[in-house]
Amino acid sequence: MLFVKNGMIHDAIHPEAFLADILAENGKIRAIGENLAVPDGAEIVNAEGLQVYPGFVEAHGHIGLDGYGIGYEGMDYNEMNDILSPQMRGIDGVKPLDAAFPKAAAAGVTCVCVGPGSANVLGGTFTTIKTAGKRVDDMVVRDNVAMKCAFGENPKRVYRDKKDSSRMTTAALLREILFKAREYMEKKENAGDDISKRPAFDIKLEALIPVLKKEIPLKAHAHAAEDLFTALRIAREFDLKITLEHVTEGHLIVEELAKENVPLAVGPTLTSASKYELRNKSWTTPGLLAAAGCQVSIITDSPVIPQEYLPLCAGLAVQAGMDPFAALQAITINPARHAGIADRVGSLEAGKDADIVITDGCPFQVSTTVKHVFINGKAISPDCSV
Ligand SMILES: O=C1C[C@@H](C(=O)O)NC(=O)N1
Repeated sequence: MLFVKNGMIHDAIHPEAFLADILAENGKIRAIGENLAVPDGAEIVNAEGLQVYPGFVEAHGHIGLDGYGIGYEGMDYNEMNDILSPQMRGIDGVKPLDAAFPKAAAAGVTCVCVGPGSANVLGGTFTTIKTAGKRVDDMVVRDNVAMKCAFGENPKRVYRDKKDSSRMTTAALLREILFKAREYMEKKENAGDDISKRPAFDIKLEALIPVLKKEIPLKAHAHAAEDLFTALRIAREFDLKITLEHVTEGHLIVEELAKENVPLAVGPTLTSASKYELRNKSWTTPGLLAAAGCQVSIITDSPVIPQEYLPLCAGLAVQAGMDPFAALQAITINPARHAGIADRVGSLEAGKDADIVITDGCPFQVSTTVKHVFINGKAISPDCSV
């Protein structure tokens, strides 16, 4: 049992912080309130004068699929030979012992949604994992939470001499496989128990059934305004759920995105504009979209920005005008909602996982020190060498 005593609670649900205790048992938050009774044998953490947050959550990254300080041998986030690879699963690329995980956890980033990169038009599924553990299966919060697809420069660049030399091609390839998957799904359903009528098993089309059934969203990589609109157009054509990832030109099309009511993961902004589609990168983007009523998450796209700088990115968005509470939500409850795991993480509420970060100040400021991090109620040492 864990008892966090008398901390200033920022639960990511209520804009105002409040003084309270937190009781956690078996990895879950049991109660949050004033003057809770301390159960016998509980590990007591005195949080007086300290700030208490839910563990920070990344909505979109590749930590663990890209080996820290390794080159090709550690690169496991992009299949580069097959532009339509929906059958890939991010979980199979994760290296839990990678050195990036303890750094992330020590900084308070306790849960990440990770998966394939953007080389392919369809890249495979994302998984959600905690940032501590030895075996990925034990770190999973929920697997196969979204299907990665990519628009814009990346697939066009990677496959330029092979399969994809224009934005039209990207869209056409995606439409073609979605049509095939829909036909495959309908045939399979119509066949019922009659095996002779079932279509021959196709692992790619099979992987797209949860997308067509709206069980998981298309996780659509798009930076430029026109690519964001193409993603939305195709999602509408096939009646799919969609989340928009990167949204670099979001501040140029705020009113349009606000009408769409789709989750937005904005970033990585703490990098230079290394390619044409990033030229309008701005720290104002998350704040403007949040102020217009969009559900905004801020992302590092780790390792593009090291995972531990997620709170710093929120701070830079605040410096550019984002409301501080919206920025806190953008690295806690909103990414949890974005990834479909808000029943488990993203806020301090009874019944949720005991992922708790205790600091001596606002986590957006570089002078702030993370004092304690708990994942599933277990202490993570703030020492990166663990
Ligand atoms: O800003 C970004 C996003 C990402 C991409 O390629 O889209 N990769 C990068 O290196 N920088």
